[in-house]
Amino acid sequence: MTTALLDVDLHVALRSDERDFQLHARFTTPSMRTALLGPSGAGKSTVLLAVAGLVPGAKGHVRLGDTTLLDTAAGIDLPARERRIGFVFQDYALFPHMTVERNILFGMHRLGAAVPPATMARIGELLRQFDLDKLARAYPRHLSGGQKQRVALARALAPNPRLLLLDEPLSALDTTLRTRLRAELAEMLERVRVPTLLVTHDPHDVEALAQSTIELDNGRVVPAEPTGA
Ligand SMILES: Nc1ncnc2c1ncn2[C@@H]1O[C@H](COP(=O)(O)OP(=O)(O)OP(=O)(O)O)[C@@H](O)[C@H]1O
Repeated sequence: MTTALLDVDLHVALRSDERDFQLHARFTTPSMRTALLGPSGAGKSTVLLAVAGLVPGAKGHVRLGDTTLLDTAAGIDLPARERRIGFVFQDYALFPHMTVERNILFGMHRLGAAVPPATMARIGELLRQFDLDKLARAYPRHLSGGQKQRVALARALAPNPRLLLLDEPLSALDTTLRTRLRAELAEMLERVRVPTLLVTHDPHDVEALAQSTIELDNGRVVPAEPTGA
């Protein structure tokens, strides 16, 4: 039997004036890198946000290996900050008024306090690892799409997360850059070895970045086709 690295059973109800969306996503994955697929509005981003602890009222459970992040039946609901999850948003969501270095520092350190040498050393290591050392003092508006992607990844990985969530990490890029950065991202994910759940629409991303897939449609997981006879 394969052990589930990630075990998710999430119930989320989203209501606005015009819409009522019910997510009931149940899946497990043994893979280090899993892609979440499905049409627009299927609930993919909602799954990532709920796994990260960013959807108030989400019910069910989220387990990562032996660690329970959410188990509403058992009264466990770790706040987002305690889940130790790195999140790369679709548009990267870098802080425009902070330098590259400050953006990466953000998740590791309380603003205003003196930065301990070990933290500065970790930032230096990430800047080198992501080939950003020459851009440490640059602001996001001066970065290319690929550089922004690397800053977003470095920021997500800085606090040594136990899980990395990537919401369409290549969709903000043009086709040429996307092809190059897909290969770079695949190589980086292989190197950092953090379990990863990524949302994408692109079969090329699945092929290059994921070892297994989960398909969502209208808030539900589509049962996998049986393999072999
Ligand atoms: N705050 C909200 N209130 C009501 N409905 C919402 C809210 N947020 C999202 N939704 C709805 O939930 C559904 C799932 O949205 P979600 O962003 O998770 O889909 P998605 O699969 O990531 O789509 P896309 O590929 O277009 O990004 C959509 O129908 C959306 O309109």
